[in-house]
Amino acid sequence: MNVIVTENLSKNYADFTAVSKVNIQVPKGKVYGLLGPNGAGKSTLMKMFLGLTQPSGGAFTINHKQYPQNRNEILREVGSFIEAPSFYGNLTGEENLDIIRRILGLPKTSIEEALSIVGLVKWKDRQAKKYSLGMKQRLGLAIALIGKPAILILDEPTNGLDPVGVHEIRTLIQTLPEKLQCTVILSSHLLSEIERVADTIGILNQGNLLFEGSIDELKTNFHPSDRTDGNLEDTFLQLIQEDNIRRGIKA
Ligand SMILES: Nc1ncnc2c1ncn2[C@@H]1O[C@H](COP(=O)(O)OP(=O)(O)OP(=O)(O)O)[C@@H](O)[C@H]1O
Repeated sequence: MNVIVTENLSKNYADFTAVSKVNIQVPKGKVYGLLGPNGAGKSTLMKMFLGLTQPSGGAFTINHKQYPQNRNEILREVGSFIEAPSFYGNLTGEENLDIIRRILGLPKTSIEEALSIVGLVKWKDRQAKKYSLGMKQRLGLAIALIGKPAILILDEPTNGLDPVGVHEIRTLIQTLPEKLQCTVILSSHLLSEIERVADTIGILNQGNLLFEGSIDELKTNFHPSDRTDGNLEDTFLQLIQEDNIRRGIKA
């Protein structure tokens, strides 16, 4: 079963097409990695799922609910982390989560649960402005998942982290479908960041979906050994470069 299905979903800004007739299918209970270089349209696609920007064309459903007719029902099922996580720096991690808990009408126990899932229990009494970047990302994730949403949308959750931080967040994300019985969709511009965490990947370039499938399918379909000595990151870059050439855009 798929929890997100798009049909020719498009977004234009004036005469510029940021997302062009994209058809993706996100399977339930898995991690879906949305991969693409800067400006590929990843954030725009995610923002459409969250009702933060209106589609210019096409349609999508989330948990079989049609957007925009069922916008409010959709938003109740989705937790998100888009761009830099926002919170009150003068409040502690726990106090920040308490604000979200009250808005969502959740029991007090949900704070400790969220802190525990993201590994912040030890740091819950520290002011958020004194958190390291990795802790801030964890707090952002805690805010996104405190309501135990069916779907978690995470835009570049490892952005700006060092390799250790990237590994920690990646390992954490991998556990979320089982811990929360949810589906995760996350974006990145680096294949290496999501190849170990995502069950399915969708590759976007210049608003177009170039590939959707498993890492194994990517390897099989694009014969990396013939083209790039088996390096998957190179295969991805080559796919993008070839698409740019086809569209007459200099890489
Ligand atoms: N509000 C806007 N008005 C005009 N153009 C926009 C707007 N938002 C995004 N764009 C353009 O749409 C394209 C896709 O942007 P988007 O942020 O979705 O890409 P992305 O894949 O998330 O890239 P990044 O990894 O850099 O965040 C870019 O060329 C961007 O400049």
